[in-house]
Order: sequence, then C-alpha cells, then structure tokens
Amino acid sequence: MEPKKIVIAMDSFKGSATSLELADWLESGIHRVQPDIQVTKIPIADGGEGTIAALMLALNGRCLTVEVNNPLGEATKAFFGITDQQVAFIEMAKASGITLIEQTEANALQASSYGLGQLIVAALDQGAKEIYVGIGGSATNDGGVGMAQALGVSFKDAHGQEIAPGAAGLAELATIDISQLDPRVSQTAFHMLSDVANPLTGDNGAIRIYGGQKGLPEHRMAEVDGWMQQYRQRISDLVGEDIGARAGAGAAGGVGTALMAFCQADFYQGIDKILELLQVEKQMATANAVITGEGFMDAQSINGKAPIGIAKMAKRYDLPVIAIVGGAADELAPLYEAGIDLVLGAVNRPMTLAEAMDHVKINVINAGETAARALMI
Ligand SMILES: O=C(O)[C@H](O)CO
Repeated sequence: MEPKKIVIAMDSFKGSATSLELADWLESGIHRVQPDIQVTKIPIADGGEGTIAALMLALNGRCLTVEVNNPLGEATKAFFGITDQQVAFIEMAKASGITLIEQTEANALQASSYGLGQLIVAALDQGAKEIYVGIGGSATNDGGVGMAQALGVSFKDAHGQEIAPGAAGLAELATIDISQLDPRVSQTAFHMLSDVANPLTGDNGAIRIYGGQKGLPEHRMAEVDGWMQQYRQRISDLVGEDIGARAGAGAAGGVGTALMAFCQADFYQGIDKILELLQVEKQMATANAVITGEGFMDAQSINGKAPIGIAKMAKRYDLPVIAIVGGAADELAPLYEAGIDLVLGAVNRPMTLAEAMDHVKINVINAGETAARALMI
C-alpha cells in the first residue's frame, strides 16, 4: 500500500517532547520515504497536562492567564483557553490541583476549589457562552463549595456565618443560598470532562477513594465522608434530586456535584469528547493510515488514554494504526486487540532514560521513517 494521507495524533512524551514536536519529527521521517505524502498533524492530550494547549492549537483559540487563589487561598497564576466562538476550556488542576500544595491532613481539610470558580468567572468575563471544565487531579475535598462561592453561592453555618474553606467547612453547613449566583451561569452551557465516574459519598465516593492521596488519614475518612453526606442531602433538598448519586458527582473532591447542581453541567468521562472537539474523526474519514503513540504504553493505556481512543476511531474507517512509543510493556496483546496494529519503540539501541530523552528528536524522526516503510509493505 502507498498511503497518500497519514494522520498523526500523538500524545506527548511527558517531560520529553510535546505532541506537536513529535508530530513534526515523525513528519520529517515519513517524508524521507515519500516526500509527497500528505501529513495531517493533530495535537492530542488525554484530559491531563497539555489538554488546553492542544485544544487551543486545534481550534485556533487563545490562552489567557489570570491570577487566582490556589487551594490554600494564596495567589497563583492559572490559564484557560477561549475560542473566537466564545467556547472556553478550563482545567481545574491549574488552579486547584494536587501539585500546588503539600498533601497533609490539614491541607486536605482546608483545600478549597475557589480558584476554579475564579477561572470560570474569568471565562464568563471574556464572554464565554459554553464552558468545558476538565476536573480531576485536584487537591480538594470541599464538594465544590469553593467553586460555587466564587460564582456567588453562599454557604452558611447555623449562626449565619459563611462556612470555613475546605472539607472542614462542610461540617458546619446549615444553609445554601443561590440568590446571588452569577446570572451568567444560567445563560452558559457547562460541560464537565472528568477523569472518574465515582459518586459523591460512601465506599466508592470522593473521600474514601481519593481523600488519601490528598493527605486525609484513614482514621478521618468516616467522619469527613459523613460531612459530605450531609452536604449531599442539602444539595438534594435544594435542587430536588440526589445529584450526589450521579456518575462523576464525586470527581475532584465533589466538584462534580457542584458543577451539576449549580451550573447544570453535563458529564463526560474519558477521551472521546476531547477527540470529538479536536475533530480527529473528520480527518480520519479522508486518511489512509494513522500514527499515534505515547511515552509509555501498557495495559493501562486501554483505560481511556488517548492513543487507544484514536485507534478505536481509526478502526471505524478500517485504517492501519501504528503506535510510536518511548517504551512499552512486555504484554501488548490487549493493545493489539484494542485496534493498534503495530507498536514501534522509538529507542533503537540500549540506552538510559536520560540518553533516550536527549536523543528523542532523532529517534522519533527515525521511527517516522520506519513507520512509513512499514505502511508501504
Ligand atoms: O481530583 C480527584 O479527586 C481525582 O483525580 C478524581 O477526580
């Protein structure tokens, strides 16, 4: 076969090369073999680091940086993306992420999602009419109360005082007042892109499953989950539905619940929605082959990671799929079953990780050449 159009949709090699760099290098390797082949490069991310940048490149949008509160209320810079069509993309982890603070018991109880709310306000100030909020990787356990406060919702204790920030505040919650909710919220379509589908409370809920990674010790779990259950009940009383039971309500320490309750957000999990926004399928419809890949590929990649989503999509068009990887697990059968036809390691001789990172450009150019030759067999 002589492919005429190859779609390159690579995830980044984290810490080593971006999705677009990899695509550029692969393209030059492919053109060594067949200079006239059309290469369409789509920057890809799986909802984690780099997602907004990839989306803004693909959709011709721009990134804006604003000052917001980090989970402990200290000033930090975070950015969001917005397109000319007034569609905004926000990543919660930029403002309220787990990497921004230390994982201690005190922080797990105090961390607030207020900064995420500030990012939403900043997007509304720019005229956003539709907002995608990527949630996950958060430091917070506050049920999304901080986010909602930034949007004007008031959460008071039995003495009429605004509750303290973080999960600790949920213990005192008596009333929720939405009368001052920013009126722009109801005129805006919110979509939540979540990394997980957990409910808000219980054995599979936000606190018991993700509280530990944020610093909450085992012996506090039942107590904090109890506060969260009271919050779930108050939300249910307010909106007339047990939102906390919905898939994704427990994402990001319960931010999922607040987005659904106060912003009427719909819920998406995994890579599919991002691939749709990146218009990957449109490009595949006219392609002859697809190259995807990521830094390290293993059975985990099956669980919603970008290259597998891309491979599955490519198979709808019967396209051969080559995955270029920095490294791969011994057992590759699940990846081949999921639609990848060939996993091609970019490293061509034994080398240390540091060497591989130094040589990444030349290795990936060579891998592009090899992939093009394989496609011509
Ligand atoms: O932020 C979190 O709590 C986890 O990533 C699950 O959403």
